[in-house]
Amino acid sequence: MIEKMISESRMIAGSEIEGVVLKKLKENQDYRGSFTEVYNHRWNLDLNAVQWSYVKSEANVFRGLHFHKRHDEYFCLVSGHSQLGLKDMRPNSPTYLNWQLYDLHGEDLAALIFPRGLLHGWYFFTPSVHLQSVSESYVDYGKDDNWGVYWNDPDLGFPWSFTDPIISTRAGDFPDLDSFIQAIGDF
Ligand SMILES: Cc1cn([C@H]2C[C@H](O)[C@@H](COP(=O)(O)OP(=O)(O)O[C@H]3O[C@H](C)C(=O)[C@H](O)[C@H]3O)O2)c(=O)[nH]c1=O
Repeated sequence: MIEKMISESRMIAGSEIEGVVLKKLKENQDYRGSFTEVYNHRWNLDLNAVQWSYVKSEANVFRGLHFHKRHDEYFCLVSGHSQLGLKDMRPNSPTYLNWQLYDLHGEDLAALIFPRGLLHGWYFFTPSVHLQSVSESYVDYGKDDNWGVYWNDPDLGFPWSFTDPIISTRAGDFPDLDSFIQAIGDF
């Protein structure tokens, strides 16, 4: 019998970042389809999820790089193919300035949970859908804790696999890494 090859969701480059968890999700398949738990408080994830969002992205879209001082996040690619980058910007973290790159596939469901204080951004190779959750509602953080860095500043160190993504107007105006570090000060 030829096994269907699936592309694995995994970290493909970078080094450790304290507090980041990639949790593979169990897809319970049967003759009707499948059932997958995407979040459960019994998993003891470091995330007090107060808002969930359903996000659709066209191919070649990049969302980010974003940064928040006050809230933790959850990302789960439900369908499609995504490349996700994280960078530790917490001056007191033992993994300060470390970065990670993940290759995520909707056919290998996984939840990435990451703490406040990390630059984060996600690129979509194909039309994709993801779930995201935050520990502070957008209506609260959107006004004063929604920072960003321009996605391809070489000082970030990300070996992105794309060159000319579709980004928001706001993301197009994000500062470089040095200006961002000056702007956020100590936290
Ligand atoms: C984030 C958010 C956005 N929106 C509205 C606001 C805009 O009309 C539209 C797109 O928002 P935005 O361009 O901010 O979406 P992304 O570029 O994916 O960024 C968002 O998701 C990444 C991960 C971030 O970390 C950002 O903080 C967050 O803004 O959805 C809402 O209505 N609720 C929300 O929670």
